[in-house]
Order: sequence, then structure tokens, then C-alpha cells
Amino acid sequence: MGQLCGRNERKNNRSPDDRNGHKTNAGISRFFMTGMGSAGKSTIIRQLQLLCQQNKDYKLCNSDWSEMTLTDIDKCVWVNTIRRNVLDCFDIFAKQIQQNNMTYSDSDNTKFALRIEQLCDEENGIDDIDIDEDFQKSMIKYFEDQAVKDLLKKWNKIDLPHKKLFDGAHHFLTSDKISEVFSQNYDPTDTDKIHCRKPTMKKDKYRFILNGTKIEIDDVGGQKSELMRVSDYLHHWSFDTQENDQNFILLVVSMSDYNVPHAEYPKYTLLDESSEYMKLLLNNGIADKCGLLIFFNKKDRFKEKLADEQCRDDIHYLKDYLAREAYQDYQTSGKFNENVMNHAITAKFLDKLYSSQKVDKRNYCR
Ligand SMILES: Nc1nc2c(ncn2[C@@H]2O[C@H](COP(=O)(O)OP(=O)(O)OP(=O)(O)O)[C@@H](O)[C@H]2O)c(=O)[nH]1
Ligand SMILES: [Mg+2]
Repeated sequence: MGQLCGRNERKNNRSPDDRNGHKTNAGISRFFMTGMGSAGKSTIIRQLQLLCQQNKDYKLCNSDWSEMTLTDIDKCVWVNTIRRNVLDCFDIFAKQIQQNNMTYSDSDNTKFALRIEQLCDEENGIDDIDIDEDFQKSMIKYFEDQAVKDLLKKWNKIDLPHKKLFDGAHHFLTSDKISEVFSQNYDPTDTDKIHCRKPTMKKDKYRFILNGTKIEIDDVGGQKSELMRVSDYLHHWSFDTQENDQNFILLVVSMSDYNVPHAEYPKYTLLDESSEYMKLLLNNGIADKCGLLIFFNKKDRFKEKLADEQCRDDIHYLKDYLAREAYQDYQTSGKFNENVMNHAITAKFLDKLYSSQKVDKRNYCR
């Protein structure tokens, strides 16, 4: 997961004691959760839902705030989504192996790679696959080919402009897991669902009572097509505010994007795009009336990339936010202080906040 950084709105700036004292007539803490596609917004919801099953002080609620049990989407939808996730990874492997002029050690795998690419290119191709034992065996054989093994050593450097490996992919990419996912009786676990990639279309509303505090979260899809509608969503969301409610924009940022080049403007990264998005969002008049919280997510992937020698040169993307010594130390030895690196990412966003004068002296960052 990650860390938080926030801009406090004056009227929301209350101590925990204050908040406890106001429990009975307190309104709802409402969050408009937004961010770029794949930042990890829906994963936060899934994790909260799981916590509600494990902790009696956390409740998942209906629209009237009565407790509800999680009614999951159809098992079939999860199975198909996860299988699609794995096939998409294979499609990326096939394309990247071709782009790198690598060769498979077995000609069957060359043919299987072509088959996967064709299936993934056709709109409903995947739905037409007969997932039988032969297909399952071909998948494992392909996955265990030396070319795929070599490619996986460069995992953090797999780079296709319009296709990205999803950050939960590691969880599914072992021979045993692939066999399980493509077996007849596959039943996705909660952990599988947390790691799966299922883009949010439009927006979904969720309600929780966490330690007695009512929390309402609108999870807004971050794909390009969805971002075009964000201003409309924000207006509707704001319109539904009741007296005593506190409104926050919760921006979820993927720290792992610090070195992912933008498909159209390769000089910039997806992290730059995310900070630009924040700036645009804050120019919306409604944002002035809300608190702002930024959740810096995917800290684990950020750390993994920093520790990977193949990503070392990518530190230039954060050069402006690091002291010269820290920058040079890392470049020459690969050693780094985690807090210093995390701070470089937060600083990028604070910089944008200051430059757009959307910040006051009450900001806090942690
Ligand atoms: N390694 C790692 N993976 C994460 C983390 N948070 C989310 N993911 C994975 O990132 C992928 C995308 O997460 P989602 O929650 O679907 O992203 P989203 O922001 O809802 O994306 P849209 O619905 O398209 O806007 C999933 O495969 C998640 O399992 C994290 O902290 N670490
Ligand atoms: Mg989502």
C-alpha cells in the first residue's frame, strides 16, 4: 500500500478527541476517490470490504446505513476476469519477446505465442477459447520457456507503449497458480480478487462504518474514457452533500509510475500525468470546498524498482526532488534511504500544489 499526504480544509481540521465528541450528530465523511487508471482505488475498497469481515468495529453498509453482507459479483465473472488478466500478461510477453528479438526454445511455444496474440487482439477472442487440459498444458509449457524466464528477469523493464503489466500480476505468475486459474474447478480466493485487475466503469458508491464513523466512498474509474466524465461526477457528488457532511477528494497515486514513460509524451512519466491531473482537478470550483487527501499507493512496487539495478538510471525522473548527495549515492551504489525516496515523490505533488496556489499553511504531509 502506501502513505498519505493531505491538504486540510479549515472546517475539517479537528482533533481525534473532537471527532469522538461529535459522533452522535456528526455527518458523513464523504470521499470522492479518483486518480489515474490502475492506481489501486478499487483495491482499497476490496481491502476495506475484507476488513469488514474480520473486524467487528468495521461494517459494510447499505444506502440506509444498515449493515449488509458482501454480495459478491458472480464467481464466473471473477474467473473470466482473472483468466483474462493472465492471458493479457502472456500477450505482453509474446509482444515484448518479439520486440526484443528473443527466440523461444521450443517451436510449439512460438506457435502458442501467435495464438495468444491473435486471441487477445480479437474483441471476444478470449471468450471463444476452449479451456481444456491441452490449453492448460500449453500455457505452462509457454510460461516455462527460457525466453519467458529471461524476460521475467527484466520484469520492471517490460515496456510496451499501450499495454502495461498490472501490478498484481506477480501473484498469478507461477506455474502452480496458472494451472489453478485454468483448471475446471477454479474458485478465486479473496487474495486472488485483491490482486486481480478489473477496471472500474463509471463510478461505484460504497458505505462503511469504521469505529463508529460513517464513511462514504465514490470509487471513480480512472481509464481515459472515464476521466473525461470526472467533472460531471464531481458536480453530482457535491450536489448530494447534506448538512454536517465533510467532503474530501481522495487522490490515489501509484508511486510505481515514477519511471513509466507516458505513451504519447515519453519525456514525461505516468507520475507526471497524475500530478497534472491533480492540478486540473483542483481548478474545479468544487474542489475549493473539499479537503484533499493524497494516498501514495504501491509503495512496495516503488521500493522493488528502486532496488532493481536495471531501473537505476530512471532516478533522473526524480532528480529535481532529491538532494544532490542522495541522488549521486543512489546512482553510483544503488543504496537509498526509503523515506528520502518517498519524500521525493510527495515533493513532486506538493510542488504542483504550491505552484497552483492550492495550498494553505495548514497542510500536513505524512
Ligand atoms: N503491488 C501492488 N499492487 C497493487 C497495489 N494496489 C493495487 N495494486 C494492483 O494494481 C492493479 C490495479 O488496481 P485497481 O484497484 O484495479 O486500480 P484502479 O485505480 O481501481 O483502476 P481503475 O478502476 O481503472 O481506475 C490490481 O492488479 C491491484 O492488485 C499495491 O499497493 N501494490
Ligand atoms: Mg477501479
